[in-house]
Amino acid sequence: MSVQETETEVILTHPDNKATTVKILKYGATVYSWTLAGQEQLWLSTAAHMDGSKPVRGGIPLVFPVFGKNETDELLSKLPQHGLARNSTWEFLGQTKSNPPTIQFGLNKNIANPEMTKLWSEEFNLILTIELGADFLKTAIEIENPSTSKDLKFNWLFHTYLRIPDIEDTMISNLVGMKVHDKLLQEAFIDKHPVIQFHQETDVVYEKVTEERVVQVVRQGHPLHTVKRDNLPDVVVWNPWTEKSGNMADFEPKSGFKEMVCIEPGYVTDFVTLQPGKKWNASQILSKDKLKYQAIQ
Ligand SMILES: O=P(O)(O)OC[C@H]1O[C@H](O)[C@H](O)[C@@H](O)[C@@H]1O
Repeated sequence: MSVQETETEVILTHPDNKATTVKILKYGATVYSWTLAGQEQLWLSTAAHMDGSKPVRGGIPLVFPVFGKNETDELLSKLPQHGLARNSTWEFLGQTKSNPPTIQFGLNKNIANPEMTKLWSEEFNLILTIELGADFLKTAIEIENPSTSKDLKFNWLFHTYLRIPDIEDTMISNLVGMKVHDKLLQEAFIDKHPVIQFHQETDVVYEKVTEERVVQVVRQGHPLHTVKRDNLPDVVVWNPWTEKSGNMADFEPKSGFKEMVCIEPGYVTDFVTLQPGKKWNASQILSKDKLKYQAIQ
């Protein structure tokens, strides 16, 4: 049975390998586990709220319609950090393909978290498609503006928590030469470092990274994860390190920052402005590719 649904979640199992699975909580349509041949690829806090009481700390939370906390936009500034997609219960729409197993979830204003839609009352239709390949996981989003008169203005981001053995000997490649906004230093510059390494809290947004750049998480010369993007020009790299993870009640174990890194493909430097009746599509593909060190174009 490649698709199992319960009241709160959906589980996909790959037909060629029962140990290749993906588990999605209907709350936030949050992928919280992806195993490849029995190996978990995502990080999930042991204190993550799995009961819909708050966004899941780990897996792939969905960020819409705003990344971060907006202070300037009249409508978006009313929403909490990262918006309403990750704290609304999505509708399971069913299976669209049996191999690779592919399913869809939907969210719109009528079923979204009412605490949120009373703050931000724009019309929207979201369809999330999750495809479990034999050696990849694809998450794709389609955003429709059903309004007949108003533009829809939004950010989108996949807030992906990747599992790693040890942050201190992990590096991120193929972002060299890109403009980066360091949210902690509050400054922007061209990153000339050949790779990103981690020695402290890291919270950076690589802007307009060409899609040819495959972001790789590399340890001791071996690529642990490869992230490919379609229509998601920005890449956030985040690790909370000791103090920040110490201050997050739902981040456990406190040493967990050593075993995770967030690589977050998104459209966050600017807003998408979607005209009435139009649709916008984007996706990420997580896979285990061979090492691919890309020169600066
Ligand atoms: O705690 P959350 O609302 O899930 O946000 C967790 C993190 O998300 C992104 O990575 C942001 O760049 C960080 O600034 C933020 O701390």
